Amino acid sequence: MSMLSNLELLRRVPLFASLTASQSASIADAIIKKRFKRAEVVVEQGKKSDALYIILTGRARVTSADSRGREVILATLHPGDYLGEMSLIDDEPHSATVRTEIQCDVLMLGRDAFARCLPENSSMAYNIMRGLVQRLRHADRKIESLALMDVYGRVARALLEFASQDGMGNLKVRDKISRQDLAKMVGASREMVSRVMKDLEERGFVQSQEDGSVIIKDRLLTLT
Ligand SMILES: Nc1ncnc2c1ncn2[C@@H]1O[C@@H]2COP(=O)(O)O[C@H]2[C@H]1O
Repeated sequence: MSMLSNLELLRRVPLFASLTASQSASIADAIIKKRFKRAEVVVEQGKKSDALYIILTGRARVTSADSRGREVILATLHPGDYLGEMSLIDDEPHSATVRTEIQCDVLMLGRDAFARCLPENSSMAYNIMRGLVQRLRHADRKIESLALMDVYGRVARALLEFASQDGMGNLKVRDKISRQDLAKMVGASREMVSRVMKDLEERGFVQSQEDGSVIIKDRLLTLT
């Protein structure tokens, strides 16, 4: 990754896919590459940082906390995802904290360069709009589940969000998600989530594997 020029790196980022050669060249001059260690804060809720950050490698977590330090996990970001755009667009402090889960290589584009390339490139602006709309859809579903669902339904939805088909045709959550993280995703206590998971297991809605993955049974859908 470190051998690639800024221009080559830009070509790998979907957000910049529609830039013309001259726009790419001017942005390539403005971007800075930065490596974040594991568990480092990229942007902090309530603070300003004046840049757009694009994740090239690694994984980061978006969280929001209240004044008592209670935290909710809003999303996990992967390569190609970007962050910090909200603060650049409305000029307010960051809406959430983004912290790396593992080492991340990140591209940083400063406020001025961001402001320069947006009006010149409507498809990039459209990409950002689409990303914000998708996030609003997701947030609407989350509000709905918080208001209308019990913890069973919320845990079921969270598990389904992380699930994918394995080679055997099973729907499976491969990465081990701690009860604590699951609790922070669904807005419930760790104890409550542990109880719900145990019950779901006993009643055959899910099946934990020895490697930490969880097989999802079709009937889990009935809870969502
Ligand atoms: N619900 C969410 N899903 C994904 N990313 C988010 C979410 N909320 C905030 N972010 C990102 O986290 C960033 C925090 O700083 P900003 O508010 O500048 O921009 C925010 C977005 O890029």
